[in-house]
Amino acid sequence: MANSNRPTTKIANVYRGTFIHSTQQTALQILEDELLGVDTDGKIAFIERGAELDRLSRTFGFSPTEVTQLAQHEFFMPGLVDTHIHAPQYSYIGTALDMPLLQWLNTYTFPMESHFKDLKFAHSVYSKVVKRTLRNGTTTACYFATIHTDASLLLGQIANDFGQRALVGKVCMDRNDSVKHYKETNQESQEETCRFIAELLNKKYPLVRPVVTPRFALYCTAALLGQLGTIAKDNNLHIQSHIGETVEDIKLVQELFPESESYTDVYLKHNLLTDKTVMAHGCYLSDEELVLFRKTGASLSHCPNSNISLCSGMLDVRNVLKHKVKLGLGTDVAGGYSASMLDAVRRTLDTSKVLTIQNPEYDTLNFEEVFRLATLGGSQALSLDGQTGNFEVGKDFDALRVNVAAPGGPIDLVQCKEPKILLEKFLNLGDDRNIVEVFVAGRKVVPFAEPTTE
Ligand SMILES: Nc1nc2[nH]cnc2c(=O)[nH]1
Ligand SMILES: [Zn+2]
Repeated sequence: MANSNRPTTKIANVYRGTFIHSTQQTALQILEDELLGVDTDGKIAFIERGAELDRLSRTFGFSPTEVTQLAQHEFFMPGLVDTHIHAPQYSYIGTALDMPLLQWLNTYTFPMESHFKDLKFAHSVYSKVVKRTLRNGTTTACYFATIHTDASLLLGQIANDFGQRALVGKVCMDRNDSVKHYKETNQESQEETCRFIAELLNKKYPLVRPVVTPRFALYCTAALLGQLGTIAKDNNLHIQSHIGETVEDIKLVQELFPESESYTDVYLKHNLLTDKTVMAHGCYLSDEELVLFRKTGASLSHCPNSNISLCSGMLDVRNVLKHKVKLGLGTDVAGGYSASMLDAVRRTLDTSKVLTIQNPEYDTLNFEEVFRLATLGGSQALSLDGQTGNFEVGKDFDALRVNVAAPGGPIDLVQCKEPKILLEKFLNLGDDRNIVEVFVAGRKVVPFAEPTTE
């Protein structure tokens, strides 16, 4: 795909070594002794065999001495895509996992989220979550914020400042009577959503976009759902929400929307199911509902840690893939107790194995497939696969430089050197100590550039 006569392409960096990524055709493509060039716009200019160094250096006008060579136990992989994370809930991550969803929301989540009216508090928590996720290799995050517009704008600013690619949603909910100080009227929700979108777009952050965010059907009136569908359509925006997470919320949604045939039908009727929609969970979707997802191009975010931690359910990923529904992985902090997408990979494999224990005929997911879900799959689920997700010429260079044998790290290598084994070990055993550098759109964002006060 590289155009070798591209005189205007200026190369900023060239890397040589092992590159591991997924494509539409193959879950795992391993390229050894490969050369990847990043242009001054942060895009991948070429990815070719190492033996082509001389020709590439002449064509693209760089010196072979400027090439960065990876070490023996290092490889590049695409950045991880977290398709569903609640930034404010980072404040109580790792705690409060002792009750089912609706009780959990009322007891812990809403009282905590109500504090994000305080911008100082919001700044402190949002800086921490952006830094923590970046350090753990999340180059793209799809965030829920809270109902507070200014704090949600602040989250966008912080993601931009640290260089994370982000979709940011001001949460909308006009049907929540459980918490005194954490609700909005229909008019507020609509007006503040419009203000949030206008102000965020006005900032012209290159990697941060607003996402229309009805919390879920249970906490929104039909009027608000319809209005948000219109706002998303008029502005061609992403949409995110929750669907079919627990048996209990499905039952209540059925009671609230008796004219709808299913939970999916509620969103469909309000123009909230588009090819830029990502819905979290979907543990209990019927095959008919999956067909609606497929037809509209809407996607699912699989959040296995949360599904287990809140005893919500288990998504049959194989069935979702069989229906050709776009699928990514999410941490769903703080229903999920880890902000790391490596944990989402492991919990996805665990859940698939539990389904296999229940039914030995089950077609268990393998680590290669889950690697694809965490990278390319996530970018497809967020309709960002034109920009990110794998190492294709023309896409942004969103990448992790992984050193499986990082000194002081969690992995002891005994004898294996094969890249596929190195990847498997990293996915199962690795952590941020193995992620030595993180790049988003060609910019090195980890280690952090500026000293911070956090
Ligand atoms: N897991 C989870 N499910 C939800 N459904 C509505 N809000 C939430 C939330 O914050 N977390
Ligand atoms: Zn969620």
